[in-house]
Amino acid sequence: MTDKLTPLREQIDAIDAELLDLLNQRARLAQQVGHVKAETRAPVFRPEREAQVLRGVAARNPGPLKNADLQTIFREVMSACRSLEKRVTVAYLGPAGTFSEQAVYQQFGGAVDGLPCVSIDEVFRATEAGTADFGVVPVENSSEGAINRTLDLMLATTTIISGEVSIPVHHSLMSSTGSMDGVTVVCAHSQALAQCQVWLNQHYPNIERRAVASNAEAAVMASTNPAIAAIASEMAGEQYKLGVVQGHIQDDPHNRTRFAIIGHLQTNPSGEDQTSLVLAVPNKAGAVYNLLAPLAKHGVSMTRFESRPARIGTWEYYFYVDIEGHVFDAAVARALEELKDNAAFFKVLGSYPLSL
Ligand SMILES: O=C(O)C(=O)C[C@]1(C(=O)O)C=C[C@@H](O)C=C1
Repeated sequence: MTDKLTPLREQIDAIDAELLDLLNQRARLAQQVGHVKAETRAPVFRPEREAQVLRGVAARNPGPLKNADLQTIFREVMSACRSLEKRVTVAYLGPAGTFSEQAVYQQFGGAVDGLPCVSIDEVFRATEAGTADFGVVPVENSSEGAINRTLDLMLATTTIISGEVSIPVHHSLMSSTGSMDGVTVVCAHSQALAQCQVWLNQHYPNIERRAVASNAEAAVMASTNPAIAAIASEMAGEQYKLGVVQGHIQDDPHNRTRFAIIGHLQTNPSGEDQTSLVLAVPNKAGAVYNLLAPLAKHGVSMTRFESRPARIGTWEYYFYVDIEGHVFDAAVARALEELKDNAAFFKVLGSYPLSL
């Protein structure tokens, strides 16, 4: 046994030594990139470049390592290299243990300073004020739809979208003891309660459900009160030392949430990009049809269309539209130029790489 292992481990040691050397060579190059950027005041975090590196890794991967695992490794390598240039601060909806925090690490890797905020409003404020370099805010959930507060604040603030990240959302029912004995209330964010309602109706139809500010907040409450169970991620459960009553209780097993990376950075084209817009039209017949006609004319695909009341008392709406491509692409630029002429209101929220 030992004799068979020893030569294999010696080879692994030799490769690790090479990897160590290569990683530090890479880090020194990133430091040089950092000096060039400092001279030209160019931004350190470049989402389009990171997306290209990660896509390139998947495209060239001969296996047996899985693409997703290699991308996790390379994301961390870039995160560590980036932090030698400058460590970025990212605001998110806290406390620690929320899916928003998970989204921060999914996008930026571990070498980042997270800034937990008490509300989505606070994430926008910290990012707008420059307290954080970027913010991570939930945009939509695959089962519950748009996060309205985020949409409203994207319209109202000067931040733009620099990137997006989509993460699977798995909810667990947890309590301080890991059982439901003595539990009278289940706490969670209203979205999480909605995402687990069929399961809750089936298994605990008579236990009170209480909406709180975040799932992590619910986990904190459950950790100090045995009458409270929380619905949250297992990561939050570990953080607050909860026992799992039942994992994966979300009604949709493929439940995901899409987060936007907000900031002041206009991201360059990566080759596979998306552009988010907010539009409004006068309230008359055919107006929305006419508004969007330039997209079809220039062959630009629309991937999302969401409406929000304008909240000015009349039946007027803002339309949140995602299209394929980058504002620097010629066809997109031409389509938007024409579309702008038909719109009563027009704002580009940002062009950014499609999430992996
Ligand atoms: O290419 C750059 O601009 C770098 O700063 C290097 C690097 C990397 O490690 O590959 C690091 C940070 C950027 O976000 C993108 C890429």
